[in-house]
Amino acid sequence: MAPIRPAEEAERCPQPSLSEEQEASEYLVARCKKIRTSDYMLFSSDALVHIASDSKASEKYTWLGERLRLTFKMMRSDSRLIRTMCHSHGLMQCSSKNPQVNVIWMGAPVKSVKMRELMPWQRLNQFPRSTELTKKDRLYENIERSKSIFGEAYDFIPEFYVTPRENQKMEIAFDRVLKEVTAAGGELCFPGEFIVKPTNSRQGKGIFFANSMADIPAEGPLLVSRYLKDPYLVNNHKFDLRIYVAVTSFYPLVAYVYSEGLARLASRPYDTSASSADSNEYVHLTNYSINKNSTSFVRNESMSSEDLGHKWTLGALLRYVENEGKDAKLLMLRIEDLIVKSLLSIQNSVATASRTTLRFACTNFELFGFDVLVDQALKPWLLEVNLSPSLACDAPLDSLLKTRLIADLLNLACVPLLDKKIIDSVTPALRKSMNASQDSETSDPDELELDPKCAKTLKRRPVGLKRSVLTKKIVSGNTSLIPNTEKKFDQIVRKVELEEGRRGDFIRVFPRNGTWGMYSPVMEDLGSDDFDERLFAEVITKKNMKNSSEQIATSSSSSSSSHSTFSSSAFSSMRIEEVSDLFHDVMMECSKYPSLADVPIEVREIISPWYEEASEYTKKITQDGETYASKLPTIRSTARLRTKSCAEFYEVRKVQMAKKKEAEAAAAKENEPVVLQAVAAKRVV
Ligand SMILES: Nc1ncnc2c1ncn2[C@@H]1O[C@H](COP(=O)(O)OP(=O)(O)OP(=O)(O)O)[C@@H](O)[C@H]1O
Repeated sequence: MAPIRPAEEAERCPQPSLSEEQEASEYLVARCKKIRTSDYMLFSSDALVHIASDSKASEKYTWLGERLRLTFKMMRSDSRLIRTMCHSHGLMQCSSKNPQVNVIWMGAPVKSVKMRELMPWQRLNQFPRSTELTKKDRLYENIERSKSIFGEAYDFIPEFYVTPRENQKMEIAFDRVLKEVTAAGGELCFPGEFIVKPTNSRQGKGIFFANSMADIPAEGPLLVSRYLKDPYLVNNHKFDLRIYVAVTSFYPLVAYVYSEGLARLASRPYDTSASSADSNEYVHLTNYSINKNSTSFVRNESMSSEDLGHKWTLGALLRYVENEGKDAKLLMLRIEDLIVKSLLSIQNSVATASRTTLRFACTNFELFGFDVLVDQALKPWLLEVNLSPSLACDAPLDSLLKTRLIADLLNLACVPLLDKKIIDSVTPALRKSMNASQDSETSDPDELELDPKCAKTLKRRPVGLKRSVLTKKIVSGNTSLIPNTEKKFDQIVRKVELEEGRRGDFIRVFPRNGTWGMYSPVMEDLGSDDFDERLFAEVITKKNMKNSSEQIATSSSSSSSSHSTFSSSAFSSMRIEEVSDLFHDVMMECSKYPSLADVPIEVREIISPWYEEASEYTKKITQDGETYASKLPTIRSTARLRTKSCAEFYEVRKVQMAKKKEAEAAAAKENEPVVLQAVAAKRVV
């Protein structure tokens, strides 16, 4: 069944009439009834259409958040999109110090002590230790580690070294490359055989090229990686892909890829022979933040053309690839594969940290921005993974895509609908329980009980949310407040099932039909819990069994078999481990298997449903005849709900920002324009 988009869900309720008050109140009653059947907030990009005008229409999105007094806070982030989305759904922004908040949006790594304080109804956009993925050197080292354990299945990052600790190895690599190139009668690549990046920089800052140790400065750490000099070109321009990935659980792993993404093109044609040094950055780096400064950069101001200028949609790029006679959907399966493997490479670290850090299941979710470079054989290479990828809406297509992305992401996060009164009354008891369980590590957390006073308060049910999961649990009395590992697992299973109807344009890539068989041989053993295997059994196998028994019941003549099992005749002569080996070979060897037709039948049978689903990536993101808002709305002041302390903070901040801008403008006048230099001139920025 196709997932219900929140907008559709909202549309099922009667529309409020602007003229007749009675009709409006009937609408609210109907909406109220509808919402009570759900325990979680529904976010919709449509809400943003109405928030700018003082119209009644926006009430249908804001009234519930306002009535329950839901709140959000933003820390080390000032994303206008997140603020607009939350305000459009009636959430009030509170100060960064407020602990009683529903949604926390962090733009930088969160300390584990903060995560320990998370309450079951709170949602935080980060997992502990996910920086293992988002710090460049850690990402590369983690994948390299998996490669050393599981072999070529993890061959999707360029050869790399981290300075200064791998200087010796790097010197040998420089010599080796020089010998290889001269033996082949060629010349070292322009602008360099290696690309060098500070491990914690962003937006292309500090990048330069190197051909020998003499080009590497002593200070570090720097990530020196092999420059992929044969990129797939679009109209003779290099590009990279920004793929959005949501993770709602690391152990068991539950990962989604957004079907809409971006392709960022270099603003000058690709050329490795020689070129004027001052254009290098616009030829070899595809960062939007760099190329937007190029005189050749063309901004896409149109909503109807997805392939105009130097920032395209992912779908437009894939359609271009298809028009060139290549298998774009197989490319996307390979990208999904490298995403799953990157997440698996840090699963152990995150799971270990989560065990001691996260008291409740389902409180965390995370959005990653995967940057992928595609080479001429159509092999995707992972360049880096971004923590809190840019949500700036600089172009009409940007704002359309990112607004939907954030609405769908927050729906996956499942923000509980819980009145502030309930939260306020439960919190002290829950905190007491959490502290108690922390003090006595050996005691069984299941023994902890809620203060009877609290249960009594809850029984009054201030807004009648009697189906709220949390309320139900606490009111029922003798239940645990801090779930043990098994209970957490059950909650995750239920949430994954719930996510299926709330995923919008996200495609679940793990777990899905066939993933356990294909990936378990390249996954680390995380202990006797076997959560990944058990989740697969709960969410995939059981569903398949149900579907096949329904199929048998409805059509006795049906002979089709499930893709998740290996009962097909094609597998009769092959063991599952052999099919898995073949699968990873197919994922890595792009020249050997350029299209689905070249993929051996054993693997094809498994990936065919994934391949069909990959059609979602190639679709246009707008529909002909429909109109869309081309930029983020300015929220009307009455809807910009902020707590007093938060409003004061913003006043101070406004003054600080104005001062900072003035200082920057003065500094910019003094500085020379910065350009990327080739190897000879070395440093950038
Ligand atoms: N190994 C490589 N081979 C070829 N090109 C590369 C390689 N590594 C990086 N690039 C190019 O350099 C650009 C910047 O690299 P990268 O994304 O790793 O840096 P960044 O500064 O972290 O960028 P951002 O955070 O804005 O995504 C890439 O978009 C890509 O075009």
